[in-house]
Amino acid sequence: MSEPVQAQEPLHAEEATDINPDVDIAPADIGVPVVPEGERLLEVDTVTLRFGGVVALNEVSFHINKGEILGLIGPNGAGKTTCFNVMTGVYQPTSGAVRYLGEPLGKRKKFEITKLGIARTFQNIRLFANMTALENVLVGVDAHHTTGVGSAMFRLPKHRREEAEGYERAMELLTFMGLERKADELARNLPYGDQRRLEIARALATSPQLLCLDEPAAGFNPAEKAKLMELIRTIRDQGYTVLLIEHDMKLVMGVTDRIVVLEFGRKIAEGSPAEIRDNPAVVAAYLGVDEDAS
Ligand SMILES: Nc1ncnc2c1ncn2[C@@H]1O[C@H](COP(=O)(O)OP(=O)(O)OP(=O)(O)O)[C@@H](O)[C@H]1O
Repeated sequence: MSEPVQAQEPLHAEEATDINPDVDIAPADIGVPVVPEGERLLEVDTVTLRFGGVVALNEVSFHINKGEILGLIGPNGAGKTTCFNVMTGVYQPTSGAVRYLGEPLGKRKKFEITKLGIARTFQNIRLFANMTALENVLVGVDAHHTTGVGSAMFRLPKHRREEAEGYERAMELLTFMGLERKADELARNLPYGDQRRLEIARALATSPQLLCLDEPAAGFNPAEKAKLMELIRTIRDQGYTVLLIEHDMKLVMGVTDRIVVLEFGRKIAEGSPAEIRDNPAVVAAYLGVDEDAS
């Protein structure tokens, strides 16, 4: 397997590919309880995380309801990515807890959290550059395969069935993203915007209940940002819950149901996009600084 390679942002972003929103990409049953719409899916409870003298997260609490699009915003260094990292098992909180499906994540490893249904993309794209688009998505599908090396070696029926279903789901995801004709292209040869969509497809392939997107619009032009908003809404409508870190205020305000604002590791506000827009602490900390920052 090739090593993940970080893609460079383009100097001139290309026009966005059209998605096929009617392709059914609803999450498959991965054997974890499905939270009813509107109920609490994940809770960050008084989480503090210190890196030596740096308090990256300082008693941060918020929750995510099933079926919503929650924005996590704040100036550079506010603690947004660290928050993602705590929720996906990269770091353990110094104190406090993250509860998912009512249970603390505890010391679970990244792959265990993926199996529970939390998936993420990265600020800098991390695809397997020397694998095809299809193979990249199949890596996500494989996260839930139950058959082992033995049944793969002997090509037992259950393994062949899992393989066929995995291929079908991967192709559906590529078609949904408008990438079906690029299935056999190496990830590194895809245009930047396609790589970003491919990374989301790979995350969706794990059938997450919670999809965490870390600055998915980085390097996008306005047309691509508009299409990304449509994509995020469609993903939610297909049965996913979305947590979005994004610097582009127009995108965040236009696509989220609720927003949590961090500054210097603390939560300074939480509310609807309209409430956040008018919150003086937020305006002072973030919006007032550079509303067009992206
Ligand atoms: N592994 C680490 N070791 C030490 N300090 C870290 C580490 N990761 C993050 N930090 C520090 O924690 C704080 C929060 O960083 P984080 O990357 O979470 O912020 P952010 O809101 O995601 O910023 P940006 O918008 O620039 O991505 C910063 O002061 C950062 O320097």
